[in-house]
Amino acid sequence: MGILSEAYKEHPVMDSLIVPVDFSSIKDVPESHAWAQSYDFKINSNNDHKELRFLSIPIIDLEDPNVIEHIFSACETWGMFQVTNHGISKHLLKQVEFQSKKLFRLPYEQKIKIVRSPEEATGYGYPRITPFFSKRMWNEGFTIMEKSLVNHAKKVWPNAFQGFCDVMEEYQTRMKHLSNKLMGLLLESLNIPQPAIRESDDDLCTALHLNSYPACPDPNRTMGLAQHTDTFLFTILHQSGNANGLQVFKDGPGWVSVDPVPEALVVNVGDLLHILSNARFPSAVHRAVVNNEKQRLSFAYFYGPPLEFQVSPYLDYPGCKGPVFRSLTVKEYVSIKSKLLDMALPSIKMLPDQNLS
Ligand SMILES: O=C(O)CCC(=O)C(=O)O
Ligand SMILES: [Fe+2]
Repeated sequence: MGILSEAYKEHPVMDSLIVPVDFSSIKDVPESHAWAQSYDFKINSNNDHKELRFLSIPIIDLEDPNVIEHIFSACETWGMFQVTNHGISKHLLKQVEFQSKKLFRLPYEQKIKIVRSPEEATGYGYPRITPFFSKRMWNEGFTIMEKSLVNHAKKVWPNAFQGFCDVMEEYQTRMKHLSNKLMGLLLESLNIPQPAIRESDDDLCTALHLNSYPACPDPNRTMGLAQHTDTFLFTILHQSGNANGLQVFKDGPGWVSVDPVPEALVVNVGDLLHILSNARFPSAVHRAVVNNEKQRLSFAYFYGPPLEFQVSPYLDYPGCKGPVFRSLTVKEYVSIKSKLLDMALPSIKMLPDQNLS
């Protein structure tokens, strides 16, 4: 069985696109981080449609008797929703926040020791999508996959790595458990008989990515995380510290803010679920903007089937007009996405002229 980090080895990234600047020493936004003024930073609260001002993604109680219908409707309309009653304790969320702050607060020289190497997917650095944009993002992150955690933690805390590792391990275990449950609900909502998406929990492609968006002297000229869709089936995101930043794009209103709701986690549809649902669920286009007051942290848990799993559009539903995408393995899709980013989905479309929106 292949492991996810192997799939990224084929796409090495230049050092300069990985190693972040020392954000703690920057007083003004440098040219390298100044996005064009024409770049669209607006969200719907700025536009004329007053009725759209309070538009927000659905909040779904996982214990609601109609949870399946709610999930279907939210995924079909937004590709994104927030969940409550998800079973992840407030205490654990606080610990993840505490440990992440500890990591990003380390002196620059320490963080540089655990920088992602060009052909690796784990470690410290700029977002993985950096090579696709001419400007750098106002973001430093840390990706954890498989066994990378302990090696990295030992480099920065040789005698005190355990606390960080224990919390991140526990979080990943809980996230996997919640993801398995959500996967069942998502498949049920699409009437897909539970396919053998996994043989064991170890085969699944999962990753935990910690994002830190330092307070920025000029947030209107910088981008925290540029627009993208997530690659795998879905992502569970925790936004910490009550700082807004996440936005989702919806045809019509445009960028809609996804404000943190206490106790709720954000779930967004990724590319593989978009393919599996035969484009009935949009892969949510989202981004993160920054603010000038305080650091914002977010924790994204990506969940996907094993690398060799064949992802095929599910066609057994009323009104189906045939497959929108060709079938492919997770490994092949990860490779295409690493090369093409937002052109990855169009490149595997069966009917190039079909309008999916
Ligand atoms: O920070 C956020 O709110 C978004 C993070 C995200 O989209 C990602 O890590 O893929
Ligand atoms: Fe994302």
